[in-house]
Amino acid sequence: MDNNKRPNDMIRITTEELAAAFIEEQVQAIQEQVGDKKVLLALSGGVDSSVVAALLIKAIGKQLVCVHVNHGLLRKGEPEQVVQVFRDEMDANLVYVDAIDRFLDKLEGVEEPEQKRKIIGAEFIRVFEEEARKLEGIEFLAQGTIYPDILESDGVKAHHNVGGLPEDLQFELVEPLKLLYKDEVRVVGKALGLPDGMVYRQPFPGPGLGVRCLGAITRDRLEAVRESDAILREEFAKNGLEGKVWQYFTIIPDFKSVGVKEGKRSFEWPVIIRAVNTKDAMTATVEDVPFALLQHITDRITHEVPGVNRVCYDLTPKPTGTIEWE
Ligand SMILES: Nc1ncnc2c1ncn2[C@@H]1O[C@H](COP(=O)(O)OP(=O)(O)OP(=O)(O)O)[C@@H](O)[C@H]1O
Repeated sequence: MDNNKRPNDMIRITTEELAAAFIEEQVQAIQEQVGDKKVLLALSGGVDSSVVAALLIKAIGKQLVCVHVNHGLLRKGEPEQVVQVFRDEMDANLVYVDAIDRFLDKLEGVEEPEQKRKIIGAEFIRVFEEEARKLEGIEFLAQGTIYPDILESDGVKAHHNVGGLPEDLQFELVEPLKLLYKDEVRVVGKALGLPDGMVYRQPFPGPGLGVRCLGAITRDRLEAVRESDAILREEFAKNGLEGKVWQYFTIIPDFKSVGVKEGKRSFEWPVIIRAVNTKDAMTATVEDVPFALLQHITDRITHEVPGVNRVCYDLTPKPTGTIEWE
């Protein structure tokens, strides 16, 4: 049997009971596969790797080693949440790597988006590899591969891999979610006790805020992206748009404009707000955010985020614009 193919009679996991049954079955399968060996997992704090982590913690406890890389491009509060949920609450074996300077130094002066993505991906592999080499006796690598990843890669190879690890660091894979769709992963995550903020998290690009700080990333502009994004998320949550709008975030371009602040001329960055809805990410429509809310968010961002004097709303559907700017 092709174990990368979802059986036709597999019931869609939509309830707590179905999730509980799946968890029980997977805990057993993981224990059988792994025995008393150690498993390594790159834990981003995103839905997929978090659910894999919670499942493995339930199955094998401290035989799982999670590595969370803070590359400085995560959203406000995310690295802290990973530490709180997994180390403090679930008592997991968590290695937290502060790699902020490494990533930002490598990215300094790099303007071209594809180049930025490549640097972030390659540096991630390097950091992960270094951590893997420090650990003894690891035989398995857990991954948050889900069924759409398998379908996209035509069943040949899950594209979700921490691909690019050197030959001598090839581990046997543990992929407990590989036959599940995203909505099922969320139901399982909830049943495993993960917080809603993690389970219902909106999609976030691999290179993180790095592709929302347009052009060459600078630390001050990156901080402004992070702060403005946090304000946008807070206001959307308060006003019932969280969970309703598919994806929303802020972008800061690499140019400034003239403004007035406290009676004086200012020369600062604009923040661009993007809020879109889509079914399959191939096309997207712009959310009709109430004007008064946009004005309130503008007021907060221009007053609370240092270095920003202007806010714009991106009215472009996909096509012609893509969802992200880089
Ligand atoms: N900052 C990070 N620290 C540790 N692992 C990471 C980090 N970023 C990405 N990864 C690993 O790379 C995988 C793929 O990352 P990608 O950003 O494409 O995530 P994804 O498909 O949305 O999955 P997830 O929901 O787990 O983030 C993640 O599942 C995780 O294993």
